[in-house]
Amino acid sequence: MSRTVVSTASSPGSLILANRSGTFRRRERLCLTGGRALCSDWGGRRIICSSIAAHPKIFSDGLSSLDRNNSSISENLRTGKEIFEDRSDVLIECRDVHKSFGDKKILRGVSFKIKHGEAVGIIGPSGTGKSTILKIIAGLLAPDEGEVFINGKKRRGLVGDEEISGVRIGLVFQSAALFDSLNVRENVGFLLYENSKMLENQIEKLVAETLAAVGLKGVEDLLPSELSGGMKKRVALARSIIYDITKESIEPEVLLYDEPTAGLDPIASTVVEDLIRSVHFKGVEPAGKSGNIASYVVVTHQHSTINRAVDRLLFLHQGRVVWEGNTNEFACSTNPIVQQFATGSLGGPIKY
Ligand SMILES: Nc1ncnc2c1ncn2[C@@H]1O[C@H](COP(=O)(O)OP(=O)(O)OP(=O)(O)O)[C@@H](O)[C@H]1O
Repeated sequence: MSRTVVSTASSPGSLILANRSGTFRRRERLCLTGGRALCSDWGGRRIICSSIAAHPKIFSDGLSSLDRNNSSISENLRTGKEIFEDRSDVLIECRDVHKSFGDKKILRGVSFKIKHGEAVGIIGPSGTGKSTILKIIAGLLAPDEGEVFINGKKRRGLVGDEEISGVRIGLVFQSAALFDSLNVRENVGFLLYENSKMLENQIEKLVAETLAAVGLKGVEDLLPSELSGGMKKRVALARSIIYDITKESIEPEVLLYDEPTAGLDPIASTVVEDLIRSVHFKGVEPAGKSGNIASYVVVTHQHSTINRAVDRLLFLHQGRVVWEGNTNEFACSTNPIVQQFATGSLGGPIKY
């Protein structure tokens, strides 16, 4: 089964849980208990969401040729086309993706590839389309032009796309939009209660272990309103990494994090960054099994997250990838866009 799990949401927030069959046993309860969840039908498949809303920002048109011409030889503008010869290695590919909202052109031909096992960061100025590209990969938005391939299969629809079955994609948005009326245990174990054959006590144990892995113990009975912002983020993270341990084979999972450390204090950021790393490389292992995060993508503005949580960076500016490189190349890049961004300078090709 393929499914997309939108675990937490950016302000004003969204939470979507979808599966291929479109059946949710708790749907009625969610509506009745007054949570923010709504039921709707999207692309022929039923989803549950709390709210999805746009927050308009100014976007300036046109990519300066300077942006593209000043890359050094070592970390020049490398598109996905040039980097990976072996296509079997590619888990996610965006090919010339375009997206507009009304007359605002946001993505103007985004192309990149992410290999199995990669930890990739997407950085770039505000409003340049970073969250938009995550939503397109996750199947929450359809591109106007261009193609998205997951594990070599073209995405033809939105969430629950059967064409890309075999890979689970989780999206963790920047601030929590947990179901207000469900406690932490129910929020974290939501998909297991809905979709797995696990027994209640098994789920409870797994939820407790997964919460402990994100540094939260004894909070299972609390409601989201009783948590701090950082705790909500970690609950959302726990929800994105929990999985059905009784299944024989576990589908590889891709996690997409939208600013997972925004608004966290430096130590809480380190906890989250290390957790993102740990579920990727060795797994949270709540039940003695290794994790199943095949690859992950992090949208971030935080230097600590760039340095700690990812290996390779894609720099998005004015709707295109204008620079790619390894994290250690970022700080010493001679690309003026990257230099300006890295130093936070007001002078340079990025105009506000
Ligand atoms: N559903 C939508 N409807 C209309 N405009 C939208 C929608 N989603 C995003 N936008 C606009 O698209 C642009 C890019 O938004 P996006 O959130 O992808 O940027 P971002 O690079 O992630 O920004 P930030 O770093 O500030 O989070 C913004 O101008 C935003 O207002």
